[in-house]
Amino acid sequence: MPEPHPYRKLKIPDDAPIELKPSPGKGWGVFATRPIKEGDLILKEKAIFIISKPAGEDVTENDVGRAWSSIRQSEREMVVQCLRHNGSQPFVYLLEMWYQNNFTLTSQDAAFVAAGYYRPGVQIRKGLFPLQGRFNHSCLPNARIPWTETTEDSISNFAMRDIAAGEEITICYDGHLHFYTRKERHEILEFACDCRACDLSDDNKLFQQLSEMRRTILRGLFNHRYGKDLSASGEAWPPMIIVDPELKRAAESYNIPLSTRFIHGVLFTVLMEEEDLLDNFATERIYATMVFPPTIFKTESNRRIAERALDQDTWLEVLGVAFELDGRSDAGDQSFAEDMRRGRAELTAP
Ligand SMILES: C[S@@+](CC[C@H](N)C(=O)[O-])C[C@H]1O[C@@H](n2cnc3c(N)ncnc32)[C@H](O)[C@@H]1O
Repeated sequence: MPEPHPYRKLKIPDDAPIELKPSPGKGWGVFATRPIKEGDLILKEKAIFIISKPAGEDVTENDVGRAWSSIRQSEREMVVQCLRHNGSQPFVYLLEMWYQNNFTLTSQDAAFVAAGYYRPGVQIRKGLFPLQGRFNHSCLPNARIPWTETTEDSISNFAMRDIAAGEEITICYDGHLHFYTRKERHEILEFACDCRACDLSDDNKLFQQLSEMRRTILRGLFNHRYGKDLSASGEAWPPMIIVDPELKRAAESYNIPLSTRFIHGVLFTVLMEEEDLLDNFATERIYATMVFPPTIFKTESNRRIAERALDQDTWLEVLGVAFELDGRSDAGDQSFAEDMRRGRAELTAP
């Protein structure tokens, strides 16, 4: 009898509605063993070990070697040595094993982390998670990237939508991928995803082309909002999304009027919804960070428009009312920009 696949030794918690099995063309993957409802917990897992490094410093083979020798022999045999390169070969380097199976535990000020800034001296904690590392990627995932909002050593992932029994459960490997086109995403991922946003077949053409447009606009809105273009990070990245030098300067110094910020926040939400990336978690987050300005508007008439907009039933209707703010200045514009600049001055970009 052939030996069972090493992943069979990975212990799945009894209450987790999942199993591991081969996923054609993707190595192994995680599948639902029963229907899962949007918002339900899929898997909570404790890290096998944690590596803390100052923000911006890479984890090295030595760091992983040290952490590896600190765990019990039984854990090494039962867990870490079971891990495989996409379900096939054992890893040659511990660092490769780490890359395929680590997740970040440190939660940071979401807005600035999204733009790549960190508080100076902050330690970023990452952990090795053999089960969370089994989820395959989709640019239109049905589960959220596992995370924690506490200082504990566990991370959890939740369903973004209802998932049927037998369906593969996927996560998006990096939230920034929402803002890239298919070609750019595949270059970053180093494999070709076959989700609906990537599927070039004739009967999916319209969705795919709209997806490319939506994601490009989302990236522009991101740039406009945080004053930072994601393309600044490397050569392989697409050209700057804002080409007008004056607009670029305005975005970088946060001199974007509150009315425009509000309209952009709502447009961002509409595009995320159209792209099928909006679930309750994302809505809450966007609401708190992007559509928050009703309380920041210092001009009463602007605040009233923003509040009336948010009273609408659908995001598209919210957008319709939000456009009434177009071109209006606000008594809070200047102080908002100053606060943002002060906040950023305290941070570093690794
Ligand atoms: C973290 S592992 C995911 C689990 C892995 N399939 C396994 O068998 O252990 C990441 C690797 O899975 C593969 N993978 C993940 N998502 C994929 C996708 N959508 N299409 C093709 N391969 C994928 C890639 O080889 C990637 O490097």
